[in-house]
Amino acid sequence: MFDQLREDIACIHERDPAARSRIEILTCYPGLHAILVHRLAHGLWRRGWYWAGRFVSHLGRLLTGIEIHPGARIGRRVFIDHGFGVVIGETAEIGDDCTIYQGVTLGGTRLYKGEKRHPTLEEGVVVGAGAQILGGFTVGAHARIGSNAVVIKPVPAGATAVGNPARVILPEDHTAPAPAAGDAQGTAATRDAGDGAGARQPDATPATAARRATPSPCEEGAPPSQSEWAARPLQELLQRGRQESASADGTASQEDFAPYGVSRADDDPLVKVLHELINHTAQQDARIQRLCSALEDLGQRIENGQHPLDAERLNRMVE
Ligand SMILES: CC(=O)SCCNC(=O)CCNC(=O)[C@H](O)C(C)(C)COP(=O)(O)OP(=O)(O)OC[C@H]1O[C@@H](n2cnc3c(N)ncnc32)[C@H](O)[C@@H]1OP(=O)(O)O
Ligand SMILES: N[C@@H](CO)C(=O)O
Repeated sequence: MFDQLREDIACIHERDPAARSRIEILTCYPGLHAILVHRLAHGLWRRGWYWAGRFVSHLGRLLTGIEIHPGARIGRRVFIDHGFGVVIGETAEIGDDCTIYQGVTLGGTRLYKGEKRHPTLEEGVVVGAGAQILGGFTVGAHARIGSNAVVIKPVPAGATAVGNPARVILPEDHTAPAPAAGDAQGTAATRDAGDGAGARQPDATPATAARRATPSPCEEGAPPSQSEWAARPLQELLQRGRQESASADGTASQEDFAPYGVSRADDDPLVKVLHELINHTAQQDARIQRLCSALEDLGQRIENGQHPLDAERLNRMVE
């Protein structure tokens, strides 16, 4: 228990430039107090003492202004900075080494009992002040959620999500295999504060969330790969989102209750049409480029002053 407290204090020291001493952290950090109270509340909850768990959690909220449902699963070295107004729902899971600022909600958009309604954060996720992450999907390891973002779809590992509704900015090496959603949930689930299994290596470095440099479609070898390059990441993202929605639902045929006007059942048809048009146009671009190259090989000179379509940028804009 004391080892865990020591690492809680050490991680705050590491991540908060404003922290000056251990005693200050121990006595003046509501985020630390909230985590300690949650461990007690969650222990009671897991033993089936639901009212007692709920009551302890309620006292924690009075003390800290941070509301964590006793059923939520929180990993090790999770730092809630400032914390006032943070709300963490019953089925939320937070992996090791996550950082959460004030005013964050890990919430739901549906009211079905017994299903996973709240998000899973994989390890090392940073959630900016005021961000709302709503739904039973996964935010991949080391993703960063901008302050005041409203996130309603899965975020891939290492990506940054900003805005309302949040747009996803993919990391540079977005082809690296991201942890599967199922793994993520399973892993986070075993990372209870109580057992601490699956702890991240202390020296693991967070993935950089540098944006993908947009390769020019005029680069060598671009024509055959351009449309794939433009379409694949997005399709994977959409596909993953749909799969997660379906598995989180378990009741795909049930009509979604959408208190915020947000349905997870499917993507906006207009957005789908726009993606198809953009990807189709990118494919046409690539074919025309190949035709031009073939004609040039035959000795025809083709004037081409037109910039090729930047499909990835357009696809991101409509998301
Ligand atoms: C008292 C206290 O200090 S409490 C602490 C409060 N601090 C926080 O909550 C920090 C939260 N961090 C953020 O919001 C950061 O801006 C991050 C994590 C999103 C930055 O992530 P990065 O990957 O470095 O993104 P970067 O700064 O390069 O910006 C990427 C794009 O997102 C935009 N952006 C960044 N933050 C936000 C935001 N919060 N909302 C909307 N757009 C944003 C940028 O303008 C940029 O847009 P562009 O691509 O159109 O130019
Ligand atoms: N505690 C962090 C954010 O407010 C800092 O001082 O920078």
